[in-house]
Amino acid sequence: MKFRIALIAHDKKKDDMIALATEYKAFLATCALTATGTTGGRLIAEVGLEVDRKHSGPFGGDLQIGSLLVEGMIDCVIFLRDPMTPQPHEPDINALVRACDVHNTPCATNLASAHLVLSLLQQRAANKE
Ligand SMILES: O=C(CO)COP(=O)(O)O
Repeated sequence: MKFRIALIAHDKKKDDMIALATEYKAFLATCALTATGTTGGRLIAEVGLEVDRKHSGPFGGDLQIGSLLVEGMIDCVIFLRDPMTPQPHEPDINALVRACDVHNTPCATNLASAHLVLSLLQQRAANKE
């Protein structure tokens, strides 16, 4: 089974997301990836991953990913949030994180938890090979 992973990063966390995706590139390349617009654009251009890009976060991208998740199409969310910068679409961000909690979907909102989640999924994928 291909893991279906959503990747999202706020602007000040995008460099962290690129470094994370580069580190896990071999594994992520085996997954079905979805991302918000700008994050997805950078993952494609700078890491070389295949990504289904949704709208940018402030234009509804978090909501699009939340909708997929509610429909059972997302197994895990890596959402590198910036807790220091107010976001115009804060309600959308909260809606996505809430949907993860409602549907018991893993949601890593910082780098440390993202590493834990990705290394575990990577290990599971390797064990199934
Ligand atoms: O704002 C975001 C998540 O809330 C991310 O959107 P972008 O990837 O388009 O910057």
